[in-house]
Amino acid sequence: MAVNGTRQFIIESGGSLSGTFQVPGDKSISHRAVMLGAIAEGGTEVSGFLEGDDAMATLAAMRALGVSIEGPHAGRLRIAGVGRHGLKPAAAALDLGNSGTSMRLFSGLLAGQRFATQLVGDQSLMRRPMRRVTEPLSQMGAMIQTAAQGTAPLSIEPAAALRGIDYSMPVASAQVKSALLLAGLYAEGRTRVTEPAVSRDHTERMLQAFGADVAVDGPHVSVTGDAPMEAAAVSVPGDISSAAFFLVGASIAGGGSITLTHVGLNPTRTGVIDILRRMGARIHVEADETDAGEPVGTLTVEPAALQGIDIPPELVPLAIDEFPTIFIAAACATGVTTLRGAEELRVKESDRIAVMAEGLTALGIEAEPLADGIRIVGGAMHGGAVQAQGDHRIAMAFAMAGLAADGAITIDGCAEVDTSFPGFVELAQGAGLRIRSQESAA
Ligand SMILES: O=C(O)C1=C[C@@H](OP(=O)(O)O)[C@@H](O)[C@H](O)C1
Ligand SMILES: C=C(OP(=O)(O)O)C(=O)O
Repeated sequence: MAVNGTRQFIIESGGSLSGTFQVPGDKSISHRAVMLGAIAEGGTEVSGFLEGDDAMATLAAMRALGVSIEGPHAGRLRIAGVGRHGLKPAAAALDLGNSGTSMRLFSGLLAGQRFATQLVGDQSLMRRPMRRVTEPLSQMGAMIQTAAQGTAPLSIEPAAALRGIDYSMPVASAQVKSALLLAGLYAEGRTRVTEPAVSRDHTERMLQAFGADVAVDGPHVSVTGDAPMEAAAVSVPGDISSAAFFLVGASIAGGGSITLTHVGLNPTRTGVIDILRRMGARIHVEADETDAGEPVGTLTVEPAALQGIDIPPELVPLAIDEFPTIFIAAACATGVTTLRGAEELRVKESDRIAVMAEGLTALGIEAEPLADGIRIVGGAMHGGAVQAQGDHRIAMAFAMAGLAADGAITIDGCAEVDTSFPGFVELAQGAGLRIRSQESAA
């Protein structure tokens, strides 16, 4: 768990959200744009890039691997692609900060290089499980080692040759799938990955846009390194995971209505809309044109009387990062909400089940952590002090709870909000949330 943040949010109770806004660029797509742009042939132009710490860690790592990247300037990047075999050894270990996506995707991309690399991160990232990528990569012939507990630092040594494998993933993880597909670009033969449930498909879509030899057939995705990868323009839509805080905030507020434009609406990411609608949320979706292979649209939300539900397990991977904020909706709903089949939440930036249950309890809500989920009884939310434990999504989820609480909420450990949502406080203030941010005594 990251506890290096000393930033504190204070949210006065009440208020409402209104206005029209655009949230920053999608984090998952931003990582992939830098990685694929770097190993393509030619110059890749990216717009809408997320200038948050996680995507910036990927960008800095690519620069350390010898790739020239101009920007970001107002979300624009120009990447001078070096081709699949053009990366150079980094002078030092690559520090990927708080970003699980960077570490897992780089482990696949770097496993097939002719040089060694070390991958490290912050306190939180150094505790997250990495065998889920290193084991299948080793089956492909990669020379990759974790620390004894299966965590980073990861040491990647040059492998004689990678070979394609046929791998059934035990968990529905887009990070594992993407790591293997990226390694597959360097392997002999075809690399085929089978998912137990649908997870986000940005890697497949972007590989297609860059001309790679990728095939999707139901739960199977496969790739070879045979086709040349050509530079492509990438337009990054707004991050639905960032929009989610406002979907919940506007639903639980006492009035107002909010419109979010140019949000990514890839169907492998919209589980949060389905779950909130099942709870009674009033979310209007207007689809726009697909932009550079990713569906986008406008979302309008107004307050609604929410009801507790049993969250369908098949929606879990489609809303995996949105559960902290969905739990706030559940706390404000009438009745009981139960989530099962979501043990993955225990190995994110924090143990999101334990940390959310503690915070909800501190605000007077009955929240029972389960091994693979949580049971939340909706009720009156009070003011109080909660700990975000350095987890960006937990900090922003509890910030929105201020709209429904009957007293002020103080949240400690909020510094990591910049990993996914730079400008969150300013955007939320502009929409009407009575939030302020200050440095707290460590
Ligand atoms: O591939 C990605 O960009 C991501 C995949 C998800 O992780 P898992 O693949 O581990 O579920 C998600 O939680 C993370 O924020 C981003
Ligand atoms: C889990 C997350 O990201 P990552 O795995 O990239 O750290 C997240 O952003 O909620």
